[in-house]
Amino acid sequence: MKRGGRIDRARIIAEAAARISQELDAAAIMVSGDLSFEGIETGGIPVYYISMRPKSIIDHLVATGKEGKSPAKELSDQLNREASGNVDHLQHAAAIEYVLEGPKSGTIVGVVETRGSSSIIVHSLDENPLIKAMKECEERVRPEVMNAVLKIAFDIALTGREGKKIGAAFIVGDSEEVLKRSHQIILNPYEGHEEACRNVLDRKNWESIKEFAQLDGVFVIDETGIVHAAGRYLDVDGKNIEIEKGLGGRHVSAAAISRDTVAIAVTVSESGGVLRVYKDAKETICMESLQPATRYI
Ligand SMILES: Nc1ncnc2c1ncn2[C@@H]1O[C@H](COP(=O)(O)OP(=O)(O)OP(=O)(O)O)[C@@H](O)[C@H]1O
Repeated sequence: MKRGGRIDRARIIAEAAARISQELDAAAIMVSGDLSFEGIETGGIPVYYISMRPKSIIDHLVATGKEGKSPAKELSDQLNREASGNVDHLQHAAAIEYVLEGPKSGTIVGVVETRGSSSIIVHSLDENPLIKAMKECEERVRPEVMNAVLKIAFDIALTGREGKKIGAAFIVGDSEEVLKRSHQIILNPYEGHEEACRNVLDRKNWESIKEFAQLDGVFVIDETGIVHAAGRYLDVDGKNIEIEKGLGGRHVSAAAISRDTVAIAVTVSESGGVLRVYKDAKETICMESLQPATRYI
């Protein structure tokens, strides 16, 4: 197709993505970058605009390779890095939408635009490693509880509190054992309150949870979603815990309590707003806080 003598590349890409998604009966099209679907028939398949790929990853891609590499090898390495970065970005965005009422299963057709290139990616949500890890947590904690805690954690990671970044940790499930292995560092703000005011499944309680997230210590939540405590210090042995370098007491203790009990630990780091999930002492999820998608159709 030509427009003003120039091939309208963006439209060709969008039409191709729409065609592929219809032929595969995709659950959604997810677009990262500036690509319009106006006037393009998708057969009722929704189009989500996801956040752009973080610039740091793109910059990393264009870094030149080691000296002595042949130009062909250098180009193929760069393309591989770019492709895996795009897939990673789509997987992240799709997992966030999975938590936030987006498509739960099936195929996603992703279009990721970076500087000079456009990629169409066909992604299966059932094979998404982040979603798989979330489902594994749901074997121990009720799915709706896991979902509510992740939503609250994403919100804290993304917006902080009163413009200030904050960190937090939620220890979910096996609460009796978690309480045995911890103590209050401040008065427990949930002590003596009715269960209705302590349930994470009720959105009305989310504001106070986010408020208490500013306090030192962790939240202890049972598998049905009742918050038993906030401001709790975990008395755990952080030795032999292998977690990412640079992380401190919050993450070490979260990983350790997930080793000593069958609880799931969800953390938000104060420094980078990164959400992590620990299960059986291992980090099973690590996600940058991306802006939620906006749905176009
Ligand atoms: N054992 C623990 N139990 C509960 N909370 C803890 C524990 N250790 C540290 N914290 C909490 O974590 C906060 C941050 O500690 P630290 O900076 O060492 O952790 P971090 O893992 O680097 O977290 P962040 O990336 O959010 O800074 C402390 O102020 C404290 O509230």
